[in-house]
Amino acid sequence: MSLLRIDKLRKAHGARVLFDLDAFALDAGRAYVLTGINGAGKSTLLRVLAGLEAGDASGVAWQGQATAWSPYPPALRAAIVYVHQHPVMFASSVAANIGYGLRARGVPRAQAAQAVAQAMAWAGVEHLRGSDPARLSGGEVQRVALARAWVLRPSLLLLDEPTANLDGAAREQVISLIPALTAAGGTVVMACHDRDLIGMPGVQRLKLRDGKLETK
Ligand SMILES: Nc1ncnc2c1ncn2[C@@H]1O[C@H](COP(=O)(O)OP(=O)(O)OP(=O)(O)O)[C@@H](O)[C@H]1O
Repeated sequence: MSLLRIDKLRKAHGARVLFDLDAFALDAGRAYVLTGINGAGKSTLLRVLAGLEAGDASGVAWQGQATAWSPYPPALRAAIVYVHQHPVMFASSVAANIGYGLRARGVPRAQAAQAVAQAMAWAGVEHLRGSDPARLSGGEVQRVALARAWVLRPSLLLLDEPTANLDGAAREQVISLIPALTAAGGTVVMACHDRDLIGMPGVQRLKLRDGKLETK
């Protein structure tokens, strides 16, 4: 089933065209890796999809229904979550970080607490419940950020270099969370250079090169 289709998706910085895609399409419940050399525009593409940066489009369909694109539709903002390469942690607590989006959406406190506990178990960060968010390691930050995104049950999760700067067990732990993201029917797009993520079974590969998208 089609999740998102964007015709003539284009982004330019002044005279420099970063990408100009005839059609950009994602299916529901699939994992994609987005590759390309440094500066190819991977992060920008994810940010445009998430409505964090403007981009031009001639026609957009979300779950098969035509939708506006500019201003960025609230339905897409609620369903699409972008996770930054270096996620910012609020100085409160790990649990409060994970529950932040739920509270912003007005989810009742008890229900949110239950969802946060579930997300902490899913991401394997229960032992960090009492930790100072400012003192988490890179791998811990990534897992808390994934839990913070997963708890919102996004239809489309955009991960910007989720394993960059991680190695050893931290990297493996983050990689092991990815298949579980699509198992529940969500779509994931990961911008990355990580060969293990790129080679993961069942993952559709997209390569941004010279402003065009190549599929493999
Ligand atoms: N506001 C801006 N004005 C002009 N150029 C910009 C702006 N923002 C980003 N760029 C340029 O757009 C290009 C694409 O950047 P982007 O971060 O999307 O690339 P990337 O493929 O994610 O790279 P990397 O793999 O290094 O993270 C870069 O050359 C960057 O310098």
